Amino acid sequence: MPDRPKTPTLDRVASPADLKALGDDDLSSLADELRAETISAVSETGGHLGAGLGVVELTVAIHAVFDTPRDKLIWDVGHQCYPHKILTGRRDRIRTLRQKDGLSGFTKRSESSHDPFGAAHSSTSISAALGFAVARDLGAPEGVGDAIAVIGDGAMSAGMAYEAMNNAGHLGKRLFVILNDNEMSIAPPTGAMSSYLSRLYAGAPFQELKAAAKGAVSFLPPRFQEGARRAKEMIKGMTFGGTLFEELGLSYVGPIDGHDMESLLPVLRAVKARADGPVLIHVVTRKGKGYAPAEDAADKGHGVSKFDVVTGEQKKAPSNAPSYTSVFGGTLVDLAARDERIVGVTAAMPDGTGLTKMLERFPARTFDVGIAEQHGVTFCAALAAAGMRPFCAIYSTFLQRGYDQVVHDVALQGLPVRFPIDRAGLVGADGATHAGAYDIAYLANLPGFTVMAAADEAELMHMTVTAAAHDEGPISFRFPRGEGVGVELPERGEILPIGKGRIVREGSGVAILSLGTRLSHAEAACEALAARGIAPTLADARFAKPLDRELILDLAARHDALITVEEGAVGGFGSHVAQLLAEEGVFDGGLRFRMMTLPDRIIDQASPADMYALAGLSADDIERQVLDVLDVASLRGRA
Ligand SMILES: Cc1ncc(C[n+]2csc(CCOP(=O)(O)OP(=O)(O)O)c2C)c(N)n1
Ligand SMILES: CC(=O)[C@@H](O)[C@H](O)COP(=O)(O)O
Ligand SMILES: [Mg+2]
Repeated sequence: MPDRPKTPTLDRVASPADLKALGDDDLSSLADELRAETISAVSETGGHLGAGLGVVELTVAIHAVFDTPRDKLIWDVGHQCYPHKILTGRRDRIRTLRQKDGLSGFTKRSESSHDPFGAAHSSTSISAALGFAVARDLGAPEGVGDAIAVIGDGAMSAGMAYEAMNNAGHLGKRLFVILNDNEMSIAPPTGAMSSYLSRLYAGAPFQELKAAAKGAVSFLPPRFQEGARRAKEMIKGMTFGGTLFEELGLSYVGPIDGHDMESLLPVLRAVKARADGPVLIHVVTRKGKGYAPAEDAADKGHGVSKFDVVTGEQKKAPSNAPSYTSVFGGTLVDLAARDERIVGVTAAMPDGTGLTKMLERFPARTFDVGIAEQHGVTFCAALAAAGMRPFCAIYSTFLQRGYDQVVHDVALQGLPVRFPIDRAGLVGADGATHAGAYDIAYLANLPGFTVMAAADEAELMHMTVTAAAHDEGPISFRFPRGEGVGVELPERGEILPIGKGRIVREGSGVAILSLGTRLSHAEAACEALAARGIAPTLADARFAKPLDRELILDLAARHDALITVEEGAVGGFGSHVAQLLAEEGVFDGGLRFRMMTLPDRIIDQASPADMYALAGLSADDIERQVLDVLDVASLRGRA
């Protein structure tokens, strides 16, 4: 077992209540130990390191001043919550983070009463905190104390945060919003709001003057008040505009050094003692703080694999094939080099979506809009309306945030926005909140949408090229997280005929119609079945919409049984095939039909292979399904 850090103070903390007995000096020591424990744990599990390291002091200070679980502490996104988990009774399981049957990498209601509201998608914290504050004032039966949202500068770019502040400023309820400003999102943040926060940050003395001018001195701890009063004298006669937050009706306190316990503790104590409305406390931190390999990394250690604590070297499994993301990114750059109408759009995830190459090569045609999926989709819709060829690159799970825009701005207007949908299917350690489970269902029901799913990385190249050429309406293509299957890649992708699938292997008796990357698992099932003398026909549908009617009806006519397989929720591809078969009266002729989809339940984090096994979509499950539908009772037990 690797050396564990010495943590005498932390060892005395079983729950936040134990912090109340510690003096301020002990709290500083506790923060140091908590940082060491976090680094040690994440070195064994991998995960979101940098964000948690940046809020270690803040976590200690909040738990020392407030009183969870009665006070409701809501971490935006939740990727910075590992120190919070360690302090709230989960230290004994912290080395199970993000693993099967282990702790979630995000806050989760079912895990602890200290996680009053689950998260993982960003920018929900202020809305949730306001909900708790209003419930408290309405006499909520659960007994609610204060509500505290901790939101990052990256998350502060999303519309939802402003919707919440708009409402909070209007209602005037006592509420604490802690803006954790580390001048980082996953990538360096973009946008005017980020520049605005930087100006507040750069103008720290100015803020002190302004706080004085606006009478906010009372929020400052006594040792700051004197300076602020002096400042007030100095600025008599000068006019200052309020911060944006003040204009929205929140008192503004800050900026404060978020690693200085001597600043954090008195400020939090003061606001807790005196606030009678919504207060925004602007805290300045460093992502990755206190661990040089994270601080020095371009992404500040946002997401790491297991690593060596001493060297910081991450342990990455050797790769056997290029990732889907890189194949998409490379193909897009090739296309953009030949077509000036191609534009790339990402919502704060240039690396994750493969747009970094495009950003480097064609910066004028690549846009990181920040965490703003709704805006990103509508922005692309207008680009398309003006004759450009936008690729709106958003993970399956985050595109959910922009769904009304997909329907209202894209689909109803029939605009040719291209949606490369990465992280389709089950993603592993990030768990249920990040599962790309729903996109087939939520896109294939939209009139005029073309919906594709790549079976391998060569198919992904073809689909990227097909999407670029498709000006007739919106088009999407999905592909999973991680490596491709290792097929040979063509020099260039080909334009696929819209709505046409392909037969992968001819057989008889039963046909498997696969959509997406379950194809290789279906092939493995066919190999196993061959040993039993069963030879299914295997087809790759390529399109969930429009369906290849000819192919499907032909498979149905030539086989006793048809099985669809997809890495998506109930109500997706299989349902569309069922509808076609029902409409064509195929079931009347006695076709045996089965749909293999994700089950209608939440699947928690594990390795993708384990998650698919739990979902009943492994190669073994496909083999079993074939035996079952053929009613090969004697063979079924052996599958
Ligand atoms: C709606 C949504 N879009 C994108 C993401 C992916 N994401 C997770 S954390 C993050 C950056 C958040 O930056 P910030 O709030 O400043 O937190 P920091 O990591 O800097 O502490 C992004 C883009 C997400 N979780 N939710
Ligand atoms: C917290 C969050 O939403 C992201 O950091 C996400 O975990 C990234 O996922 P990938 O690692 O699949 O890009
Ligand atoms: Mg940040």
